[in-house]
Amino acid sequence: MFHLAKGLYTNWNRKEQYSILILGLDNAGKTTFLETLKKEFTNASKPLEKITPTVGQNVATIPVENCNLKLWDVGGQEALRSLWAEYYLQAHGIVFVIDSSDRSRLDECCNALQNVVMDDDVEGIPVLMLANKQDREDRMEVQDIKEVFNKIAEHLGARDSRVLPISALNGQGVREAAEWLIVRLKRNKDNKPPQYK
Ligand SMILES: Nc1nc2c(ncn2[C@@H]2O[C@H](COP(=O)(O)OP(=O)(O)OP(=O)(O)O)[C@@H](O)[C@H]2O)c(=O)[nH]1
Ligand SMILES: [Mg+2]
Repeated sequence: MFHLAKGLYTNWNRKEQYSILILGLDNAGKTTFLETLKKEFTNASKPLEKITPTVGQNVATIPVENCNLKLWDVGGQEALRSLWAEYYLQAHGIVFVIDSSDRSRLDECCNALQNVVMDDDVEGIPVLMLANKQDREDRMEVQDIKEVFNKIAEHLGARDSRVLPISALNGQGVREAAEWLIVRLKRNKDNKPPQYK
């Protein structure tokens, strides 16, 4: 009884922490999204013009509402994609970033997402697809992107998924993306419990 009460007290005093894996092709804007999210919720972030292609990983823990999101941003270059699977089991949610201006790599992008969502290790966790670079004039229409990516999402079965338009560069839609995630992570809490930190 004492241990139960102590456990409840300890958890009550700690914040729920969810791990989020940020995936997508190289140049999609994953690291820019991470830095903009940091700026939105903590005011501490790296200047966006200093971001270079990610070879290892970037990790940040950000307070959002009454939780912490621990975000893992990994490199999207083809040679690095085989490393993504090593993060799947610990992830409570996936953010998949799409470059809305890159028509020539749309198929490659779909294949990469398909490989992720078909993996048993990510079964049941929410997937948020971000149609990034909405500030660019040469962007594809959000509706067209939704049609393509929702087709893949149809295979996700009972899990939550959504395509949201954002600009990681100017911050448009970034807060809404984090808020969408928090709701779904909490909804999936029984299936994938958070850590308490
Ligand atoms: N116009 C515009 N450019 C963006 C946006 N987001 C990212 N970029 C640019 O896209 C390029 C790649 O951004 P990164 O954040 O490094 O992309 P990444 O997905 O982390 O790439 P890897 O680390 O190689 O996997 C940079 O020149 C960014 O400034 C956006 O919303 N709008
Ligand atoms: Mg990067």
